[in-house]
Amino acid sequence: MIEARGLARTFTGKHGTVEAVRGVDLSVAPGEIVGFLGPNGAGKTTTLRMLTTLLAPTAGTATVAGRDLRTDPGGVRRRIGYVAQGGGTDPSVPAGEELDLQARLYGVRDRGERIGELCARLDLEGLRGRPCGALSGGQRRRLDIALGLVHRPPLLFLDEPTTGLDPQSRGNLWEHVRSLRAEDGTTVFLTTHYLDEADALCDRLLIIDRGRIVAAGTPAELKRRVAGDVVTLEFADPSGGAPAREALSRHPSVREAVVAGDGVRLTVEDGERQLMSLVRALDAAGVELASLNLARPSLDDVFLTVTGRSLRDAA
Ligand SMILES: Nc1ncnc2c1ncn2[C@@H]1O[C@H](COP(=O)(O)OP(=O)(O)OP(=O)(O)O)[C@@H](O)[C@H]1O
Repeated sequence: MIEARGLARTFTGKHGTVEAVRGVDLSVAPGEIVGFLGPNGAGKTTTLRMLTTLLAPTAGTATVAGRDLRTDPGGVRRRIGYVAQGGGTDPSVPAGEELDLQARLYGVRDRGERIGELCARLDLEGLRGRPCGALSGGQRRRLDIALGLVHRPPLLFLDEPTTGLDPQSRGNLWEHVRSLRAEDGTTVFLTTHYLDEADALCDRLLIIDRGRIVAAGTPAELKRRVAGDVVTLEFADPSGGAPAREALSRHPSVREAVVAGDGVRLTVEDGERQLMSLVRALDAAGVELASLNLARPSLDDVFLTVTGRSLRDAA
C-alpha cells in the first residue's frame, strides 16, 4: 500500500538548512495499522506530508495506494484520506454539513448513504446538527476521521490522532480505528509519540529519530529484539548488591548487570526461563534474596537502546 525509497526533505531558510527527513525507506502492506513513532521534531509530520502529496520530497521515490507520488499526485490524493493534527473544520458549521461539503468536494455520488454509514460507524449519529465548535475533543477527532473517509479511500493517514484527548476518549478512538480495518480493510498509517498507543493499536512500528528510521518491527518483536527482559533484585542485606552483580554478570543469559540503589538491575535474555537459574547463581554466591521482579521491556527501553536517549526525555 506504501512503498517509499530514500525519501528525504531538507528545509532551507534564513537560519540555515534543516535535514528534517534523511532518506527513509518504508513498506506498508494492505490492511496493516502502522505506527510512526518518534520524539518531537524527529521528522514524522514531514514524512507524512510528503506521503500525502502536501510537501514535495527533496529526494527519493514513493508509491502510495498504487500511484506514483511524483508523477501522479492527483491519483494519490483521490485514493487516500488524511487527518491532519488539529483537523480543519469550521467551528460554526454543523458536523453534518461539513460531511456533506466534503462529500461534494470529492464528487461522492451516494453521499447521503455514505454519510449515514460513516456516522453510524463512528458514533456521530446524534451529533450531525451540532456545530463543530460545540463537539468534545473525542467527537471532533471522530468527525475528522469521518471527513477523511468520505470518498472511501483504502488508505488513511492520521497525524497524532489522540493528542490532547483524555484516556477514555483515546481508548474509544483506538476501537474505532481497529473497526475500520476489521470492517472495511482500511490500511492505517499514523504518527504518534505515545508509547502506549503504539503498543496497543499498531501491528507494526517504525521508529524515527533525527530524520532516520532507527528500528522497525511489531511492538513485541522490537521489545524482544532490542531490549531483553528487565530483572530487578533486592537483597536481605543491603550490602548484597556488589557480590550479586559480580556473580550474575558471569551468568550466560545476563547482558548487563548494574547496581541500582540497594538492588541490582539486570538485562536478561529470555528472563522468564532464566529466573530459577539466576536464583541458584545467587544462592551459590551466598547472597540472600529479599525480592525479585521480572518486567517485559517497554518501547521506551527499545528507544533507549537504539538511540541512547529516552523517548520521554527526547520529546
Ligand atoms: N517548514 C519548515 N521549515 C523549516 N524547518 C522545518 C519545517 N517543517 C519542519 N521543520 C523542521 O524539521 C524537523 C522535523 O519536523 P517534523 O514536524 O517533521 O517533526 P515531528 O516528528 O512531526 O515532530 P512533532 O512530534 O513535534 O510533530 C524539525 O526540526 C522541524 O523544526
